[in-house]
Amino acid sequence: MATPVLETRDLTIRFGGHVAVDTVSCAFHAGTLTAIVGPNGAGKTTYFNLVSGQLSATSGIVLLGGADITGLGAAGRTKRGIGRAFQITNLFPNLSVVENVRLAVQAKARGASGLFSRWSSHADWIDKAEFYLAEVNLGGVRDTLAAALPHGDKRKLEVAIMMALEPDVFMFDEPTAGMSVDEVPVILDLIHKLKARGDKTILLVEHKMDVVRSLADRIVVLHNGRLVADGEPAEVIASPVVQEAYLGQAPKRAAEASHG
Ligand SMILES: Nc1ncnc2c1ncn2[C@@H]1O[C@H](COP(=O)(O)OP(=O)(O)OP(=O)(O)O)[C@@H](O)[C@H]1O
Repeated sequence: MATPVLETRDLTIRFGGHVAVDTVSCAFHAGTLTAIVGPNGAGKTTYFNLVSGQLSATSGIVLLGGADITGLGAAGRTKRGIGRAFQITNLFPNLSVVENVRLAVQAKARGASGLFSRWSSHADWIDKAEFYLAEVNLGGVRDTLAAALPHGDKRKLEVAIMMALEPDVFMFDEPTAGMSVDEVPVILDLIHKLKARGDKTILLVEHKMDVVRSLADRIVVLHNGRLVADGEPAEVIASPVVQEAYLGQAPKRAAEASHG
């Protein structure tokens, strides 16, 4: 089988006596969308932080394209192709929406070959930025200051910035949380489109099981920091370990939760 785009081996982090992510070994391949699910406090966001470099592992390794990137920080991992939509924290609030994306386009161009940088101009960067804004349906607010956007639009802007960096790995942490009902389809369509390209590796932390069902090729379940199930969505959702460990409730209530 081809080398996984991303892999963690025995990835572990302790906070004092608490093991938040516990020897998680998992491989992710191009063209797949893996949903990472589990109850509150299961370790999903901490696992994301370990993969994207926001946190350093206590033990275990992270491999990108077979290369050990465990020693790299978040910026180094971004440069290597791990993209993560942060919850608003990395927007420049006093720059316009289009300028926020333009900076990401430019950063990507600078990281590319010298030849590409030489031929790129401010106008090219703006054109590209506008393309990504259109993808998330924010073209109409291109000149608005990022700080003035409503919450849902800020989250869409984060996604446009991530796309402008053209990563190989896209990490979405509850991408539709806090969005209004009419905004949700824009993000879900976009994730569908990314997936349909077939060359990206997508990781999604998501509580809404209808979203998971509609997008995921595979579900990984974390519980108390450990990987307790991994497989095809229908199989994983139906498995007793998930009904009990993940949903932590009787099967009838579990079925109800899976619709919410
Ligand atoms: N910086 C930290 N210091 C101490 N404990 C932490 C820290 N970060 C996370 N934890 C603990 O690690 C565990 C896993 O937290 P994490 O946020 O990863 O869970 P989660 O599965 O993402 O939950 P949720 O679905 O509620 O977002 C929790 O018990 C949490 O309190």
